[in-house]
Amino acid sequence: WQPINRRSCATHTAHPSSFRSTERDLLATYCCRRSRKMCGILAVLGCADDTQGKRVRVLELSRRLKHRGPDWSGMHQVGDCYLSHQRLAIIDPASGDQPLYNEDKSIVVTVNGEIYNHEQLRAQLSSHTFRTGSDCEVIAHLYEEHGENFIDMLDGVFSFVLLDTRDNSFIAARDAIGVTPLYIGWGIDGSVWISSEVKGLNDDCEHFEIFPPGHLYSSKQGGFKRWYNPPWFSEVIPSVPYDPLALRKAFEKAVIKRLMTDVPFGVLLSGGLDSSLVAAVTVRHLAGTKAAKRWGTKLHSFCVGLEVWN
Ligand SMILES: NC(=O)C[C@H](N)C(=O)O
Repeated sequence: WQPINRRSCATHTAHPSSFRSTERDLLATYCCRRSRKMCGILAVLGCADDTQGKRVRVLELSRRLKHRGPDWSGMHQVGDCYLSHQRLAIIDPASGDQPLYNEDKSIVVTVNGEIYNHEQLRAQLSSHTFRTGSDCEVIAHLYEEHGENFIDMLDGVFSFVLLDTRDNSFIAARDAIGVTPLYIGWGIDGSVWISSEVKGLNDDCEHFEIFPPGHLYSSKQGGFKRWYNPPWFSEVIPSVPYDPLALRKAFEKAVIKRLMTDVPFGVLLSGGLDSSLVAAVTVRHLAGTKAAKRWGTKLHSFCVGLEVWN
């Protein structure tokens, strides 16, 4: 594992395209400067090339994702497998740098995401020793404990690549509805490339495509498997009747869990209904959160205006 560089958090300017959907507004809630700018991951697996030249190339490609994570750049290489990470620190900024590992470092993982139930999952993994306070470290330990079938235990938004160095196998997965971006490609040498953005792999792959949301890619199984299978998924007509109170409760729950942060945060207001509702729910619930103990109960809000030229 090797740090490439480290610098303190930079201030970002909010971009209007951050305001389109409810999900984006929700993400914007926990840290407006972080909206749509979560970490960047790039993994190159089984490229039959462990030379310094290949390492330099992967680092170069990973740097194309630097705008996604200004706080840290990391890379772990095992033979001809490379896992790199550009970090935007949200949980445990001091020691949650990636890639992350299990106890004996036989399992390596690079993650873009937030795992909202990481504390509950840690409690279930009492025989495991954690190296960091990162919400994403549970992924390495869950794999160690349960093998490939743990993805539906995660409550969060995520894309990750996990390398099991014991047998050189790997898995990659993307969250239920694809909040975090992910692409997969194949090189002519038989290598598999996985990246948060197309620019991380398009120049080096013979073929590439969108990594489907709610799916797991397993090198052992040799393909994709849908991991997100809620009972309603195949329903053509929803069987649950419209219930505004249930909707309100679900919306509030969704906002509250996204207040998980170790860094200052604010709300990006679009002027529309979605972000106003997110702000209203946040104001009501902020006082009871860990974030408030650290950053205070005053909610900061931001909006974007365009100067009109006559
Ligand atoms: N931001 C991320 O995507 C990774 C992790 N949740 C962190 O706080 O570092």
